Amino acid sequence: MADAPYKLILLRHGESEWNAKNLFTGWVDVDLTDKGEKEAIRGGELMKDAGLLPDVVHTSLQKRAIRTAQLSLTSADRHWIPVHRSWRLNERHYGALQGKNKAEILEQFGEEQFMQWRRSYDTPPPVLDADAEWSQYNDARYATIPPELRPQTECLKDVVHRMMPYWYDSIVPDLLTGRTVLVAAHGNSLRALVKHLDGISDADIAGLNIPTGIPLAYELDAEFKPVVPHGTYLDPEAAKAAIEAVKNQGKKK
Ligand SMILES: O=C(O)[C@@H](CO)OP(=O)(O)O
Repeated sequence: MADAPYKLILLRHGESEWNAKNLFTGWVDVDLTDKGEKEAIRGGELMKDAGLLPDVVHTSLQKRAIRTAQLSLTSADRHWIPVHRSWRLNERHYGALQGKNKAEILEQFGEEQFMQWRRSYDTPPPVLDADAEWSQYNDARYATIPPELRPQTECLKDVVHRMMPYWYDSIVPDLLTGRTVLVAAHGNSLRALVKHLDGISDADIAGLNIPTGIPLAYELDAEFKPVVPHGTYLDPEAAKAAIEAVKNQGKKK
């Protein structure tokens, strides 16, 4: 076992096709835009420049995170490291909001309901039928998830519950061996992880947004608590502007 501090890097995927269109995405498997690919490549350069080179990577089962991991690791010259993937790192399942325009939902349901669905800790959007257009219920990659675990909508609390077993069983063991671990995932699955790491309350997590493509580095002590609370973005200025943009989604069409 290695000694603390353990090194963990969180990376939200680069801009996706549906981020660009301002659509609720969740489990819909959209690709990166050209801008998203560039963000991922830059994310790798930032890791390299900081001397933070991942030894192992964990991703979701979704293309935008998988490709972000590949592009960033290639630009950091770490394309060869072992890869682990799990649905437990997937984006939050957005239920019946998947495929809907954020600005239109805001207009139709009002700010309070919109923010409750989008950022409250424990209010999931309405369920998405298994055979609906934007459903992944019968997607082959999720065939091994038992029906009672396979989501048709999720609030952030649900994401915390399905993500934590993966944290303890797969990511922590890698950290314990002294490896620098990269987790390439999504806005809300990373919010769930940051909530746990930083001990953020159910109320305060509503105000936390994670920008696309900018690595967030954590050093963790022997109890897996952050040495620097909230970690360190490898490009803090860019992160600040991008966090504002995520916060204000819905306000543009
Ligand atoms: O649509 C989504 O899946 C997520 C991330 O893009 O959006 P939000 O930031 O609104 O939770």
